[in-house]
Order: sequence, then C-alpha cells, then structure tokens
Amino acid sequence: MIEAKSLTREFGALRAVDELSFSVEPGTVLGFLGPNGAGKSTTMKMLTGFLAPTSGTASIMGHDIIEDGLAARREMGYLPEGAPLYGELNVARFLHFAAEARGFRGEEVRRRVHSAVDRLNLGEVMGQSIETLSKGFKRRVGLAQAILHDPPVLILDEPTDGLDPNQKHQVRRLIREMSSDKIIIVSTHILEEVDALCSRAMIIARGKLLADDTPTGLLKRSRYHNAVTLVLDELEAAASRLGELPESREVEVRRGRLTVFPSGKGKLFEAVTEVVREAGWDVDQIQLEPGRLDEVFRTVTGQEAA
Ligand SMILES: Nc1ncnc2c1ncn2[C@@H]1O[C@H](COP(=O)(O)OP(=O)(O)OP(=O)(O)O)[C@@H](O)[C@H]1O
Repeated sequence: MIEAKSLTREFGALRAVDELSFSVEPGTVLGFLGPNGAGKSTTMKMLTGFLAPTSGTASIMGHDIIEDGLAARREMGYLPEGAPLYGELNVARFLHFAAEARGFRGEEVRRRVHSAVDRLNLGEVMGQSIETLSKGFKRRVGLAQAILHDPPVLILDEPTDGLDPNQKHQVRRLIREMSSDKIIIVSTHILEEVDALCSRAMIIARGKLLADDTPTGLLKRSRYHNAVTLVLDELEAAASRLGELPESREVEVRRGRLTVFPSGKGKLFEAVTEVVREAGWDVDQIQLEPGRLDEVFRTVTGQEAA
C-alpha cells in the first residue's frame, strides 16, 4: 500500500503541499482533484522521488521514499506532466532504453516494449522522433514507459491531458483494466474523469486535503443530490404547484429548467410525477439528480471554477 505521513513541501514562503496524510490500498484508482496550483503535481513528484519533501514522508509497498528511495521507485511507474524526456529519440529507441533502465535484457526488452506498444496503439509511430509527435501520442508514449515493468503502483499526472475523446476513452479503459490489483493515482481537473475512472477521490486545494471520499459519496454532498429537474413549457405554474408539495423544500428555475429540492419527507420523484400526470403538463425531460460534482468541487474548494 501507499502511506503518506504529513507530506509537506515548501518553495520559499509558499507551502505547496501542507501536511498531507493518507493511505491507499491495492485495487484503488485514486483521483487527485484540485484547481490549478493545488499541489497535485508536487505531491506526485514527492511520492516518485523527483522532489524531496520539506518534512514528512511516505512509504510505497513498505519502502520509505527517503530512506529506501530506490526500492520505492522500483515499485512505481510514473507519468509526469507534459512530454517524455529525450525528444530526439524515436519511440522504439526511447521505450527500449526505458525497458533496459528498468533492468530488462534481450528478448524480455522486446516482449515488454511490444506489449506496451500494443496496449497503447503506438505501432504507427514507432520510427518517429518523440518531439515531432502530437500531444496525444506524446502522452501515450509516456504512459507506455510507465507501464513497461508492470509495477504495482502507477502515478499518472493528468494522463488524459491533450487526448481526443476516443483516446481518452481508450486510456481510461486501460487504467480501469489495470486497476484490479494495483494502486493507481491520477491527477486531474476534469470532473467527469472522477466519475468515469476513480473509485476514490481526494480534493486538494492550496496544498491541503479538503475531502476524501468515493465519487458517490462526493455526489451525496451536493445540494442537487436526489433533487428532481424538469424541462417543460409551463415553468411558472409548475414551480408554484410543485413548491407546495410537502416532499419539496425549495424550487429553483434556471435556464429554462425547474429543479425541486427534497425536504426529506416522503418520495419526491414519485410526488412530482404524480402532479405532472394530474396537471397534464407537456414535459420534455424529467430527471432524478445523482448530484453535481462541479458544485461540490466549488463548495469544497471555495473557488468559482474547476
Ligand atoms: N519548483 C518550483 N518552484 C517554486 N514554486 C513551485 C515549484 N513547483 C511548483 N511550485 C508552486 O507550487 C504550487 C503547487 O504546484 P503544483 O504544480 O503542484 O500544482 P498542481 O495542483 O499540479 O497544478 P496544475 O493543475 O496546474 O498542474 C503552485 O503555486 C506552483 O506555482
């Protein structure tokens, strides 16, 4: 498992990561979620040994990142922010080099590279230098490098950044496939990624851990959790009629939509559909809301935008 204990990093007067403590078990895809500058990349750099903590430490599969850094790094694959190093190398050469640096030799190097190339669909760019690749291919080469040695821990800094929708889907599927027995930490500011990928999410802002929950648990914190939203022509009439229901606490009309919030008494969705049927309104859409992550994110981080 991974265990971080009061992990802290200062840059001069700035405390980029502030006493972060958490533990993660295998079988988890943990999302680091936070606004720009929250400290996500800095935390990942400390876990992977690229940056020394100012104080605190962490252990990776029992190896302390400070006392036993090399053993800790052997257990990890790391996709840093941006492009892989050595832009002048072609993809095949870079991946062979990375496999050799991981200690593989001969046929095993070819087997490892072939398997990673296959999983990330890199066949067509093997002879191309990394610096001439599109952003999406660069990310996927970086990801191939991170999974070459099939490590139990993967630390992936914005793995889907720069990918088109098809590639995003493919990379998320790969991460999910690998997740059953690994610890995978991904950083993102894409909220849909949390829902699509993560079994647990930590919201970080200004270096501090502000929430640590499952995606469903985060959605439950939303004021829209279990609210009912309707799109219909008779907005005003519906707002006043539905606002009187004992099952409703409040109604909100925004951008042509009417949302009814639950009072906690009885079943709101059933009560609303009953009134709609009786009144004979022409309803285009009706939805029981799971909750809205963007609103939870704004509330938790106290900021306006993700
Ligand atoms: N080497 C450095 N020197 C000085 N300040 C730094 C350094 N690296 C990071 N910082 C600062 O530390 C804070 C946290 O940065 P970090 O890159 O960890 O944030 P992040 O959550 O990954 O943001 P983003 O989502 O934009 O990648 C920021 O204010 C950043 O400017």
